Amino acid sequence: MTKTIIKFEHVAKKYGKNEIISDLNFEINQGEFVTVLGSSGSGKTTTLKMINGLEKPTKGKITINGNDLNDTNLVDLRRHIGYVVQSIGLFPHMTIAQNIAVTPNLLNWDKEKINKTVDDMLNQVGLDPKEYSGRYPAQLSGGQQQRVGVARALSTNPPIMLFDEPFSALDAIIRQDLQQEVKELHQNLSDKTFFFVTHDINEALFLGDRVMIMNKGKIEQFDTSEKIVSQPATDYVAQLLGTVRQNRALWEQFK
Ligand SMILES: Nc1ncnc2c1ncn2[C@@H]1O[C@H](COP(=O)(O)OP(=O)(O)OP(=O)(O)O)[C@@H](O)[C@H]1O
Repeated sequence: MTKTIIKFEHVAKKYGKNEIISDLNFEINQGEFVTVLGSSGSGKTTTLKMINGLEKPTKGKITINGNDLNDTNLVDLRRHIGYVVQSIGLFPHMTIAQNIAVTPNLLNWDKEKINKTVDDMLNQVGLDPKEYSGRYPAQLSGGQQQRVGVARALSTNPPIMLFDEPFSALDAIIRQDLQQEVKELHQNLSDKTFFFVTHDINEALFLGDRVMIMNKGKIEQFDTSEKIVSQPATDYVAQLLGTVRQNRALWEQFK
């Protein structure tokens, strides 16, 4: 049976007098991989931050796992929502193991459980614990640091994972590897809900069970990649898809 895990009802958000989002409505099911695509400034990050309470809506209701965010302790909430950002945010003076153990330590887990979790999480993201646990972030490549960021976000086994353009600073090949791995990770953790913001249309279409396309604070279309490509709902979506076709035409010229 499908269960709604994230629900936005008539959500509005203003920064000062500037209304970024006027009436946002959507539902996400437990276990879905949702990607969010849209132009710069369309409100993707703001939407993501309203899920973990880093931003508060000006109006409307957000329900996470059946709980109204207004009645939820935000510190508790964030412990149940993993968060991976582009800038990674690893603590430079802590080892990789210590970085992954930050939240488990805050939760006073015993040492043995923490050590096992660190090893498990590193294995999950394809880094050998023997080799990487004792290193510092500066001793890792950008792609490896981003894997550690994912491992850290997974450490408390949160039901929801938020990703805010996690791979956009990485080169194309590493990025493709990580896309594949994150897709497999989601498949292996089948009950976890992923909400993944990206600028990259190919990334969005490849990863998402459903893709949310935003423009100027509104959802233009929220559907499977197949439906979006075959039946773009608005001119904006058609225009976005047009950019991919243009790229394809460019490639053809060089053949
Ligand atoms: N803390 C803030 N204070 C004031 N305005 C903000 C704040 N955060 C975001 N904004 C504005 O809100 C709008 C939406 O920003 P948001 O970061 O949600 O968009 P986005 O779709 O994620 O953009 P990008 O793809 O460029 O990251 C932008 O016009 C931005 O300037």
